[in-house]
Amino acid sequence: MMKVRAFAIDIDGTLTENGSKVHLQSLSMLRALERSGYRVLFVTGRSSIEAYILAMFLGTTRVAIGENGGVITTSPTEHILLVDKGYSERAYELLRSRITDVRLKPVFPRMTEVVLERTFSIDDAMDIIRKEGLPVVIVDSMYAYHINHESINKAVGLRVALDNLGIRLEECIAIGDSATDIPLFLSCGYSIAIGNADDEVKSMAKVSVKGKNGNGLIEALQYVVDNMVEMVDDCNGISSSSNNNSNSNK
Ligand SMILES: O=C(O)COP(=O)(O)O
Ligand SMILES: [Mg+2]
Repeated sequence: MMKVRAFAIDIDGTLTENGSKVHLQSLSMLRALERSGYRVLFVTGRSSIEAYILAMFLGTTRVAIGENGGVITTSPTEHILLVDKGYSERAYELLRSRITDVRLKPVFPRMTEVVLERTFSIDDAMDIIRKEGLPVVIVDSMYAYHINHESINKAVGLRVALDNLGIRLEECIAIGDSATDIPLFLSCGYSIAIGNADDEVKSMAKVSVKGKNGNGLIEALQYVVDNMVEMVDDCNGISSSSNNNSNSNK
């Protein structure tokens, strides 16, 4: 029986209007979930320190997964780095020498990845990287391009974070808006795509909601509250009708 014990929440495009202000009403719902005994963890392409500070001020679980899963921060001085940054830096130097307008995005410092502006074709860049045999991928969060080691994604980082809490991925609900959240959708017990996600991202989640950004997060959390029993059955392959305006994708 799936027991919901944790929520993995994306930040940009889910909790924010992509790169700016957070949606206050959804913050209070997340705080209420944490107070009800659920673990609320932020899983983001931003630095793990930004996610940690958000959790600290919000009062949610102070285990923050940043850099698309490359770093897990558990205190101001404790950071678990899952990979070395070297390959991403080599890939950045290679791309800069081969493609015009490859630019660093001015973001908080990164320990395992390189973050770029969305100013070139990822396909062209990946052709160059593959020919060079570098073990990295370029992923698009709709907010920035990330050069991550190929072994890294948000689910890899979340698994390490949840292990520390004695929680399994199957006991976690993922909510997100972009391609970088797809590994979470495929690994967690349940998954909800926000309305501003593209169709491919929505198709990889169990359900998608109509609301966009913070309003979509509210709708997703309300869906969970309204359908927890059905969700649990659904996760165990028991068919169930869902009584809401979300679109079931599975
Ligand atoms: O930093 C980014 O690229 C966006 O981060 P997100 O994973 O929270 O949407
Ligand atoms: Mg996002």
